[in-house]
Amino acid sequence: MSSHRGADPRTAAALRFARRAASGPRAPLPRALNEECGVFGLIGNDGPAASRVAMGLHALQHRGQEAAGICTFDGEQFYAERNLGLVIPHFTQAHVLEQLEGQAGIGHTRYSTTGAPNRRNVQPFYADLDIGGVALAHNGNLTNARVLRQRLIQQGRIFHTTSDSELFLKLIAQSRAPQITDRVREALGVVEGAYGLLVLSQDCLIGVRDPVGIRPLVLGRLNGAPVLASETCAFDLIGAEFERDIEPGEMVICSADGTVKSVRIFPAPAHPRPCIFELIYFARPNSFIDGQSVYALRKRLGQRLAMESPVEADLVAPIPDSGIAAAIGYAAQARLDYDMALIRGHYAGRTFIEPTQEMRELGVARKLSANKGVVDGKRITLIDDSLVRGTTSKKITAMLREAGAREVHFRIACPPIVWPDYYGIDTPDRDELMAATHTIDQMRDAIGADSLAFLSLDGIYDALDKGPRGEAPAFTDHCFTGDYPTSLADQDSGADCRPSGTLSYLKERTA
Ligand SMILES: O=P(O)(O)OC[C@H]1O[C@H](OP(=O)(O)OP(=O)(O)O)[C@H](O)[C@@H]1O
Ligand SMILES: NC(=O)CC[C@H](N)C(=O)O
Ligand SMILES: [Mg+2]
Repeated sequence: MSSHRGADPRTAAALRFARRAASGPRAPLPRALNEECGVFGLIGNDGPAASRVAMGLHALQHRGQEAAGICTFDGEQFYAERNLGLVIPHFTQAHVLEQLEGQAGIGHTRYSTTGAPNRRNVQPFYADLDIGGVALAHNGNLTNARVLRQRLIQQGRIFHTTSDSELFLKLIAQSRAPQITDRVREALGVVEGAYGLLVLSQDCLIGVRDPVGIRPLVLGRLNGAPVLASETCAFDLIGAEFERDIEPGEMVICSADGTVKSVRIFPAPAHPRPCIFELIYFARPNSFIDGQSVYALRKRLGQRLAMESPVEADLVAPIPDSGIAAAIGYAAQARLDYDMALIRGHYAGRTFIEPTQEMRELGVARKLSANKGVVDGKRITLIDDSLVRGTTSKKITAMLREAGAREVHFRIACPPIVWPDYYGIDTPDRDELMAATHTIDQMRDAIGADSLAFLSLDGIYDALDKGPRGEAPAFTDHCFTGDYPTSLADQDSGADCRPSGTLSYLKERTA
């Protein structure tokens, strides 16, 4: 897999941007900072797997709220249920769980990055192959999906979905290798991009992480049975014990008797590049990544931010939820009171899935309300984990001023996001990223704040104990730097932007 490191990433990204602008509108990517998908699987469970997979998925709900699915295997047959919407209440209904028989199962909770949020794109994907049934669940995004898809369609292959993840299944199906593990290995030799991938066959449960480890995947045990998940928080909910992170480029083959065999699909990378955004925003604060508490790391980002960008204020307040840990760290470091200037409604989702700017703004208002009793007459330092389009920050500044805030200072616990993501985060195109089109002073004015500052790139590496960033950074931080850790074949080729790569495609209802 080639890397964009070395070439001038900014030039490469700017070229892609210009090419896309010239090639006309692409399928709309309506959201702000999207979550990612979550995957969960177990084999050799001491009872029906489905209810535990459902609980694991529920713990991973913050990674994807559009759809969820479970596929199980009872030793003879596979069973599947896929549904648009949240894991609960659908997957806690007795009649749904009862028909998902068997002691092995995988599940997926989706936030779409390639392919619309419709029914046919809901995972796990399943196919009856010559070697038996195969189900798969993918977190991440492939960067050569369009190119590969066009090639396969020209060869006469049929795609049932418009998702990049179906490519795994197609490639596994067309391999002639007798073993599922070799078929997966062959498929992984062809795809490029980011994946935490689960494959359930009649023989085993396979887990694989992409060559540089962009997306996470962890291994645990439940009464001796192997469990795989995107994040450790899923283990906590079902009472499983964390065993270890799957290594970048590693495949684990888990069997019903509890054995876990490790195979290297790609050589151990000299410099793994896990996505820095897992730590900043995606992961649940009670998860551990690479042995480190996400919550503690976020507090450290806040502390460092306070050292870099202090400001006189009466109190420090988070933008809930993902700004909370950084705000606690900031307040402690600045020796200022920490308080809740904003109250979050419990019935609003994590992010803004509405397709228009007007709806997104309504979304912020629905989710967050000013706490007048705390903010009236105060100078407030607001802490958020990230700023993408600026929708949240604009709306909140106005809300707080209306509630009587005397000054509103914004501090963001990561550097400005100036480059799009192609690995499953799905940040918007550059022209929609506020920091890509405004200077910091222009952003401050657009938000209406009294001051605005971001954590520096060196600061984030130092705070995470991985500094200095240098030539071999410990993370992929392409959103800040344009330094993409893989080739971006689809972007570079200008491949057809329509989701199917064909002249027309089936547009399904999304609810
Ligand atoms: O600048 P913007 O375009 O508004 O996007 C940035 C906001 O989006 C995210 O919050 P989100 O609501 O997705 O999740 P959260 O509730 O976990 O903070 C992030 O935490 C920022 O608050
Ligand atoms: N965010 C993700 O991990 C999405 C997985 C896959 N690319 C999809 O769009 O369904
Ligand atoms: Mg937020």
